[in-house]
Amino acid sequence: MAPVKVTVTGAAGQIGYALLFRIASGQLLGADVPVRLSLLEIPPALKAAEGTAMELDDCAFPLLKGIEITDDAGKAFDGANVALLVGARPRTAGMERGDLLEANGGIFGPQGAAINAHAADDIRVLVVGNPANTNALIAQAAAPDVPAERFTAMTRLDHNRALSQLAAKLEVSVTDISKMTIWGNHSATQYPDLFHTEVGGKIAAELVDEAWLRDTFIPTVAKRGAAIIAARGASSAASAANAAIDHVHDWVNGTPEGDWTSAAIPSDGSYGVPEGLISSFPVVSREGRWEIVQGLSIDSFSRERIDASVQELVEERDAVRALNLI
Ligand SMILES: NC(=O)C1=CN([C@@H]2O[C@H](COP(=O)(O)OP(=O)(O)OC[C@H]3O[C@@H](n4cnc5c(N)ncnc54)[C@H](O)[C@@H]3O)[C@@H](O)[C@H]2O)C=CC1
Ligand SMILES: O=C([O-])CC(=O)C(=O)O
Repeated sequence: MAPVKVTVTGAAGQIGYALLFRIASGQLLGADVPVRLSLLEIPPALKAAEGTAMELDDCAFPLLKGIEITDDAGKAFDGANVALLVGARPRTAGMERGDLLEANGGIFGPQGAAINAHAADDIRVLVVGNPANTNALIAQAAAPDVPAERFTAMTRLDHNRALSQLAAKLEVSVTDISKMTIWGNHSATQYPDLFHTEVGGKIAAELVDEAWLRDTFIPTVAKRGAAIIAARGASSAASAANAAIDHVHDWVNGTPEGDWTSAAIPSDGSYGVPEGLISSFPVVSREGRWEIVQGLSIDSFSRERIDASVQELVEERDAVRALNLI
């Protein structure tokens, strides 16, 4: 079997360090799928990326068939089958939202264009770097020849956080929980929805009191990233890498029967989310494609929260449009 080429941007960063070893060990695509890694970094971080590559060599992973390190996006994405866009411009003190979007446009636009020009026909893109949904939109807009559905953004970490918070509350295992959903943006406006989540055949929202759901569960999940930064002094890295592995693994290999997961994918207009926005939905993966789970009833409590997060995505899209980034 020909190795699958996996390109990781921001490879020398902290998520990269937690991610690359798991890809090389077979956890991204499967224990029988050989991989070639391509590490894209900016020039000051190339040396650190080389150090990580040395450590990857030192693991003697049977599935790892090669590593390339480059600061040239054209080379990095040449023939790529999977692209994990992790490197991004973080928000720094005094930076306005428009500045942040513009700085990231300067990264994700050219990377989208390089994917358009050089990637393999089956390219699948997961954007991790924040603001992930809108960065994915920018990359997608720069890649008109790649089917739009191949551009996705990560809300799987939020999904996993929600599973874990609920399991702790109900004193059950995460494996007892199915049909969790994160809606909207990977930001503090996201909406983790327990109204379709099942625990031992019952609906989770009926197993917890409304005050806990509203005042504890939703804000804890939505603000977990900030809580990790406050505790660790750095943003989530191993858990973010874990979620990236879960997202791509399920995209390629399918989601289990009877369950779904969450991913930010281009909207087809389902659930009133404007077409084209890259928003988180309940999704299944079948034959290598994400599909939005249809037919869920949305009550007014959920509607208000989905709409608020989607509105934020609309504003981000309008801002990058105004900057001519899409
Ligand atoms: N969607 C999600 O759930 C999560 C997203 N994140 C986001 O992931 C991103 C990366 O996080 P960390 O690895 O902790 O950051 P980091 O700062 O440790 O690493 C980022 C790396 O990206 C590189 N980089 C910057 N510009 C680049 C470019 N144009 N091309 C290639 N590489 C470039 C930097 O040199 C650095 O090595 C951040 O934007 C963070 O906010 C983090 C956690 C969860
Ligand atoms: O804000 C950040 O950089 C980290 C993040 O997205 C998260 O942990 O969900």
